Amino acid sequence: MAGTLPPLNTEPVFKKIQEYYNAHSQELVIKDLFVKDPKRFLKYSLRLSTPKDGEILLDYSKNRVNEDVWPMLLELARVRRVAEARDAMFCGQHINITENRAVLHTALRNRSLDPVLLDNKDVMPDVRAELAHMKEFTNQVISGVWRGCTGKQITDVVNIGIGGSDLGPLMVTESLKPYGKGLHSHFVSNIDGTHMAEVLKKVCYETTLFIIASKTFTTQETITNATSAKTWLLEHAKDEEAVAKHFVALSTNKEKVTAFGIDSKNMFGFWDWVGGRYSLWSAIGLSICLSIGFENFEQLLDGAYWMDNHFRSAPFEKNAPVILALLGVWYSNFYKAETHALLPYDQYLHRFAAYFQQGDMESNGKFVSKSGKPVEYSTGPIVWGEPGTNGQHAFYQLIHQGTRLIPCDFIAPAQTHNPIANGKHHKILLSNFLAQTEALMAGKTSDQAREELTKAGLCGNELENILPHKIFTGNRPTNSIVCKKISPFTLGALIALYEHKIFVQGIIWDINSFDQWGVELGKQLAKAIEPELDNCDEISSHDSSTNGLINFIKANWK
Ligand SMILES: O=P(O)(O)OC[C@H]1O[C@H](O)[C@@H](O)[C@@H](O)[C@@H]1O
Repeated sequence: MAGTLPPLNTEPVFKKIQEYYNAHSQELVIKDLFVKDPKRFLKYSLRLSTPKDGEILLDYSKNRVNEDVWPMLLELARVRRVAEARDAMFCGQHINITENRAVLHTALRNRSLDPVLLDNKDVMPDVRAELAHMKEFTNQVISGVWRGCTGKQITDVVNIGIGGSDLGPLMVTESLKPYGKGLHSHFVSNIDGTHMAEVLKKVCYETTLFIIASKTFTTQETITNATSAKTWLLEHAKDEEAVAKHFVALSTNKEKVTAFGIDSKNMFGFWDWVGGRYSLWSAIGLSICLSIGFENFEQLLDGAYWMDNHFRSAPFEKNAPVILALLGVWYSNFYKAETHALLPYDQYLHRFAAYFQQGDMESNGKFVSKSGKPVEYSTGPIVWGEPGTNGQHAFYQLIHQGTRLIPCDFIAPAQTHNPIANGKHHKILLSNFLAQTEALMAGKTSDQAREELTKAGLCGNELENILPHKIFTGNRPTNSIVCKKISPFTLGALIALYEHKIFVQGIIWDINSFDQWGVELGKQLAKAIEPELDNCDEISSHDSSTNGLINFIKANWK
């Protein structure tokens, strides 16, 4: 395993980058860099030649980097031993040190015949057996061989899970809707009874399959939702045997699944070396399979596998995950950018940012290094975003003219699945996609704004008063990622691209990207509060705010 790293801010190359930033950051004006170098796009873009569904273009030329700083950032990746860390992950070392676990979601999409050794044992036979089970089940349900308790075909699938057992399947199912095989997919995650109640209004017990997705099978929200779904089914079916026809479980915890009343024959397993937020490639992807069919799920795995190989083999200067990671480090640690926006120009990708909120923020939202010492630099950014063009009419104002620097990734497919109105919609969508990164970079100078206002007939005080409001400072950095169309293969590659970006950043920041202790404290306190909500007694055991809130709720809930 890679040895201990010194604190990032003590690395000589980090200090060199800091010095460069202090002396030259004002000179890094993106539009001027384009004027100076006609080959800039060629130098700072990457065409990924995938074997399926077209190339993927990563254009990172609209960033505040030049030929001085970019080699130093690449050097930073080298001195932080990213390559060694990457190989340690792919080779099954226990890199999740706080849980003493390997991190092998890449084995789930290993499409080669090569073994993947974990503690000297090849995990691939188990991976393939589980995939075969998923395939068999998927085909049975889609073809109608698998039937509900009254003999009717399954028409609706309800995935009950939360966090990593919800966001991935939901995002992929939404992203790949055009590949749907006819079953209706629903997702219940929130403990708020409204989520379950609204889904149950739409489905019929005879034709609904519930998938209980939980790595641990102990998550309070999921077990409570699953229990309510089971009660609902039994109220209608009035037969315990119905559970076997309408409930399957996806988990690493056979004991708890059986205790819940689901036969282990109806369980799809995975392993502790699959992190929740990296689990859509495992049995957790069963709701994806049921939505798009097993062959398309395999294409998703193929796409991710292609990106895994790219990440493992491409030199850093041509390595898409490394490039995205370094740009993120540049803006987080030097420009002190707090957030990063993911802006897909594809309605089907409307949950992409939400998915990577967990992927990134749960992975890299850490304040201590691997050795347990507080870090003296910022780590993972706040990740957010909405699909274009909706975002343009909501929050882009701040990206264009606000006081904060917000690096953005723009993602778009050249082809749409829905070329309605003779392709008019997609042409407008793409025009906006292209215009936004151009506008963010170029901005609008005072002279340009003045000229426009004069042409519009303004002059004197009227013009001078409005002028400052019409100026765009520009120089706002963006990456553009363009693929041919959002297919299962391309989506698999895109997801793996971001997974590995997050990995590289975690290595540079020297944090453990694979635990999530930060979600525990709130759970513990909620468990303590729950019994206090059992009666109407006045509560005084907390701080006065929490007491006040509890007592107000109690006074108002009836
Ligand atoms: O699949 P499970 O075990 O129900 O966990 C669901 C979620 O729980 C917690 O919030 C975290 O541990 C997440 O990483 C996880 O995805």
